[in-house]
Amino acid sequence: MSPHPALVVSSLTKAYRSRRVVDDVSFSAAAGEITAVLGPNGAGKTTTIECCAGLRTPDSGHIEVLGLDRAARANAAELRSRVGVMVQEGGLPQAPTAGAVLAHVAKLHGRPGAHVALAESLGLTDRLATAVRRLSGGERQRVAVGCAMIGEPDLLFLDEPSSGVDPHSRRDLWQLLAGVRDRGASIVVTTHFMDEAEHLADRIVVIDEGRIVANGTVAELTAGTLVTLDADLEGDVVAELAAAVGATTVAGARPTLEIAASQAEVLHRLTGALMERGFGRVALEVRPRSLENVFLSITRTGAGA
Ligand SMILES: Nc1ncnc2c1ncn2[C@@H]1O[C@H](COP(=O)(O)OP(=O)(O)OP(=O)(O)O)[C@@H](O)[C@H]1O
Repeated sequence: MSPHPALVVSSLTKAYRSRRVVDDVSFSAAAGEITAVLGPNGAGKTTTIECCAGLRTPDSGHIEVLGLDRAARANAAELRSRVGVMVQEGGLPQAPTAGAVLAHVAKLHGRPGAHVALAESLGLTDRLATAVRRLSGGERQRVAVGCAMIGEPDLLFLDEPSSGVDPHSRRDLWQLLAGVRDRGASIVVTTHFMDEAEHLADRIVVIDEGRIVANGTVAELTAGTLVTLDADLEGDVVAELAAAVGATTVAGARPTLEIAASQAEVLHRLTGALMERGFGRVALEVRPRSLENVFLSITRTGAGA
């Protein structure tokens, strides 16, 4: 295993014209791990990933990839051979067949013929003779993932690899990516699927409006409890209750509180507060926070809710 982190991003900034879309972003991705980068549309994920992959030039900041300075020309050739990249929507040529594209990229990496087994694991064997432009959206995505990983890179950047991919193929993709990690490679992947991040990622980085708003393991980020009160309570009563137990309220059909504490601690606090206010008969539904709950509460309009 490499002694270096796969990726270290320090104070990365990038603006388009005068609009700063990546603003002082710092995070790292450990070697041999899958790091998921999450964020709402337009948050700056693609811009960040493309700066790290060498496809865009940052305005300021420092990026180290596999222990090498990304900006140093002397490292460009080594990084090209050791880093695989899938840009958003694949970036594939449209006229050649899927098989020709994969075979070409395999040859470029000195691995002629490697595409046959890879196409099999991507469920593409019977699509190899089809022109890329005639493939379905999900099939094209899988060809693009195949092109990024066929050189057996030490670090793989994947920008929304499962967008448009059906649930069966998505699970096959997860298995494939877990296999890439198991052979010691590192993956930095963006996704809008919270279940994908929960299932795959060792670490999660959340970007919102160009800034990092969360960074941790799934367990760290989802620590906490949601409680739904099965009662028709007035908004100000719920708000007062939330303040009394140190919770925030969550929008929904029924009054729901989010509390950064264990289920036992939450029940202890809440039952006391309910009894004191004469709501001793209210039924409670208690569950752990999901990554989606966390994402919604820390990004955009949810921030600080
Ligand atoms: N080449 C460009 N010129 C001008 N603005 C750009 C350019 N590329 C991206 N942007 C803008 O920068 C912001 C961040 O875009 P980016 O693609 O990095 O976001 P994202 O988090 O990947 O979004 P999505 O989830 O929708 O793919 C967006 O508002 C986008 O419109």
